[in-house]
Amino acid sequence: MANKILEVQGLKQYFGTAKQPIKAIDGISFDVYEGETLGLVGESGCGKSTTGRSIIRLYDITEGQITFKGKNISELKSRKELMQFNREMQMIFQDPYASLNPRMTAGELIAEGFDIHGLYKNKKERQARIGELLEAVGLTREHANRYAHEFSGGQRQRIGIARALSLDPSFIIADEPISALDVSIQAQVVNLLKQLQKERGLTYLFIAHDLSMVKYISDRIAVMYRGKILELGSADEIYNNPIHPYTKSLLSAVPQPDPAYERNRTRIPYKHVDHDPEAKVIEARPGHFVFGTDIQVKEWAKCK
Ligand SMILES: Nc1ncnc2c1ncn2[C@@H]1O[C@H](COP(=O)(O)OP(=O)(O)OP(=O)(O)O)[C@@H](O)[C@H]1O
Repeated sequence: MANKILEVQGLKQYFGTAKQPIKAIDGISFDVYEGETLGLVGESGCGKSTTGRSIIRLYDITEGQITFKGKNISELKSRKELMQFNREMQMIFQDPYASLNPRMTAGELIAEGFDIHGLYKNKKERQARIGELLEAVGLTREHANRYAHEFSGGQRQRIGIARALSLDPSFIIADEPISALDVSIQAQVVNLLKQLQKERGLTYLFIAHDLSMVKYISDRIAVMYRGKILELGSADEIYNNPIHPYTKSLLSAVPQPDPAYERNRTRIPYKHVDHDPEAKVIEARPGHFVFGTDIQVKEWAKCK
């Protein structure tokens, strides 16, 4: 098995006040291995984005430990360490309309990161790097001088990806990178991400609100609900042998190309129940973890 590149242990992220905390993340633990894609799935408000943002240090975490390449990220303090971390870990955002300044050209947007880091002081080298990145994401060198508002949603997301790649990171957090795009474009962007991963040995944390597209990109999937991870396993296990009722409910919402299956598909509603105080993370099958009590997990595993 590959090395762990990221370890999240007992992460809590609370907002609000001490009296009325909003428990956006309420004690989650998971690892991400070098070169894999971990899908993080759950409905709106479950804490997915906050997880990504805490990992990339947009927030000081409330509790727990996040270790990236062997270093506790909360302990990175010096400018040099923070700059190095920033080079290694990048983010792709959901809305390519909101996240790119429409008054900047594609070239300026892509170069922003490496300009801050003072790379490519030579103008020719800088231009060459911009061109290389545009081509890497399926655009052309000629696109460098066009403004962000002149691009379609799919093309803008490609610029967002080129920006994320500009400092040669090893880890990318993709926060619902396809949710704002037309369905016809979504697969193209997923395929591009897969291809870039292969070429560059990237590791992804891929955040999504449903299980339909994550299947095509994730090696493993973590299912999140109300600030907790309820199930985590290989994509195959999650799709074919889901255990937690919430995962089963999410899966029942995924449309399938098979018309016979579709005719009979019924949405399984998830009825919220407070977690049993005895609930813990249980390895129900090798590498397949479920949050529940021993009795619950046994019961859930029995019913398909
Ligand atoms: N900066 C903040 N201040 C206060 N509350 C916040 C903040 N960020 C997130 N929250 C709250 O934390 C919870 C989790 O939010 P988060 O954005 O992580 O969920 P999400 O699963 O990514 O949802 P979405 O798919 O809608 O982005 C929500 O209740 C949200 O309102």
